[in-house]
This record gives sequence, structure tokens and C-alpha cells, in this order.
Amino acid sequence: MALNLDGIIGGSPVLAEVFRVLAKVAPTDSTVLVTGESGTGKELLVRALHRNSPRRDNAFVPINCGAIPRELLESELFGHEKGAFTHAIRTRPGRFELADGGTIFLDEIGEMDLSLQVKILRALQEKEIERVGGICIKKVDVRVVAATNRDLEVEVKAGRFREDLFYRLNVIPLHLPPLRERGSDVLMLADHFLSCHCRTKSRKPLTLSERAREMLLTYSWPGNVRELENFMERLAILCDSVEAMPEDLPEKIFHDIGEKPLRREADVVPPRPAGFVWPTLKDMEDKGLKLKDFLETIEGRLLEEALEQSDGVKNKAAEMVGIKRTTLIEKLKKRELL
Ligand SMILES: Nc1ncnc2c1ncn2[C@@H]1O[C@H](COP(=O)(O)OP(=O)(O)OP(=O)(O)O)[C@@H](O)[C@H]1O
Repeated sequence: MALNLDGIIGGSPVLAEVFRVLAKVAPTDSTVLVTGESGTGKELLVRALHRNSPRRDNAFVPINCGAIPRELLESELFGHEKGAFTHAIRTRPGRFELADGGTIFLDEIGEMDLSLQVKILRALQEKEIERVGGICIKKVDVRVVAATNRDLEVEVKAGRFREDLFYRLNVIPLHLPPLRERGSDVLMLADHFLSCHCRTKSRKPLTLSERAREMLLTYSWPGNVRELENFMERLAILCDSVEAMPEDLPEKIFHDIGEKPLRREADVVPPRPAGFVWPTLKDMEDKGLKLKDFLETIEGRLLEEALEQSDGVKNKAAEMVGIKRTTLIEKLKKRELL
């Protein structure tokens, strides 16, 4: 049967190789471990895996193991009985039970606590789970697919990841290459995202000039496809002409490829006064915002800047702004930045 790769753009040989393995592994029940840098499309690939498997008509249940605090993660995964802990006012099934007959996607598995890793191992080996505070064991029929942007072999060596779980998960490894290794896929993706964003913003179509295309091909894309989509959305909003020129691209690209940024005259901002200047009441009024929204906007801008500077690596971004990674993720979700 032909693979249904709806929504996954790219025709590079490295991606074709991923699809070749996907076609073989999708019809089986084997555990798959998807690796790749942040933003390479791991979740998209896992959804395609489920869609092309015999489990396609049953549930696909994703869970981001890095976004949920340890205390809650166990009950999210395995469920809990009424009274198991202070806020357990009713019995609740976990994601493994909800995925019965289907696929569970354990995203960011490398972030999981060692003590929970044992329980995942048991679910994989025995195909049974136990709710928090439960007294009986439940059989579940779930295909497990996990993803990580960490090098789990390094994590195993450092004692942060169980070796037995690593081997159990890594039955079929699928590695998504970074965008910089996908050649002209960059342009295929750029054209796709540009036309999508122009359509959704009901603006006239925008194309990329030859030189802008060359620059996109040379850039190293540390944030991968997510970063590319982001840049194209920004272009669709900010570029008024019908052809985007190099000077319309983010400065970051110029720095990365070792060129001096070109600035449009209108973009040249007057130099900021030296030192930090606290926003004034007038700044807030000029923006037409009340205090809460004004502060939220400032917070949002700082989070975006931290994410950009850390190339989308959430641990690093959280560290830059001095909050926990889980808090950062909650804030990004609230702003629909995730
Ligand atoms: N080949 C592709 N074609 C079209 N869109 C893509 C492709 N790869 C990734 N994307 C888009 O890029 C964004 C990031 O992809 P995704 O969330 O799957 O990455 P990820 O590797 O799981 O990231 P993270 O490790 O940060 O969770 C999504 O909006 C996704 O739809």
C-alpha cells in the first residue's frame, strides 16, 4: 500500500531514506525511537507512522514527557484511583489506557525521571500497567513510539537514562536529519509555508528572489523546519512587495552565513539611549494596553527572544530567562507558541 505522507514536505535523498524505513516499520507493532534535533518534524513523522499502521482507526495519544512535572506525569501516563493523592477526587484512566488498541507517543522521553523509566519498561515488557494507588494490574495493547532530541546513548553513559529501557525503545531507530542536510527541501518548504501564510493572511502572493533563495540554502537552520516556518510567517506579515529580497530576511541569517546585514532605509532605527530605560505609563497607553496585557506582552517578547537566541532549545531558553523548563512550556502553550 502507498504511504500516506500527507503534510510532510521534502524530496531529499536523506528524507526518502526515512520514508523507506517508515514504510517497512509502519505495518508492524515494533517500538520505534525517533531522534533528531528540535523542530525537524519528529511529531509529524510519528503521526504519519500511526496513520500508516493497522492501528490507524484507533487512538493516537501524544504526551510530552518534558512538559509535565514528575509528580503529575506518572498519573497522566498510568492513571490514578480515587484518593490516591490529595487531589485525586475521582478515578482517572491514564494515557496508556486511552491509547488501548492504538499508539502512544512519548515525546521528549529523554527528559523522563529514572524512577518513571522503570514503569515504562514494565509497560513495554509486560504490556500491563498499574494506576497510581491501584491494586490491580491492567493489560493494555499499545504500540509505543518515543522521540527525543537528546543523544540517549550519552544519557545512558551519564546514568540519566536506563540502558535496558534504551534498548527496548530503540528496536527501530528512525533519525530525522537536520534541515541543513536536506538540500533543496529548504526551498520546497519555504515556498510551501510562504504560500500558506499569504493565503491565511489574505495577502497577495509573495515569492523569494534568487539571492534570497541562495541565502536560505546557505543558512544553517539551527531551529530546523520550525524556524523556517517562523521566518516565512514573518515575511508574509512584514514584506509589502511581491518579491522578498535578501534585506527582508532576518539579520540572523546574514550573521550565520558571514555577510553584513542589508537594511532597508525605513528599517534603520534611531540608536537607543545608552543604559536601560524603564517603560513609562505613556508607553503603556501608546500601546493601548492595560497593565496586565502590557506585562504579558513584555513577557511574551522576552520569551520569544530567548527562544530565538537558543535556537528553539527550551532548556536553554528557560535558563536564559531564569524559569523552569516546565514553566516555560506552560507559558508558550498559553500563547500558542508551541
Ligand atoms: N517535512 C515537513 N513538512 C512540513 N512541515 C514540517 C515538516 N517538518 C516539520 N514541519 C513542521 O515544523 C514544525 C515542527 O515540527 P515537529 O513539532 O514535528 O518537530 P519536532 O522535531 O517534534 O520538534 P520538538 O523536538 O521541538 O518537539 C511543525 O509545525 C511541523 O508541522
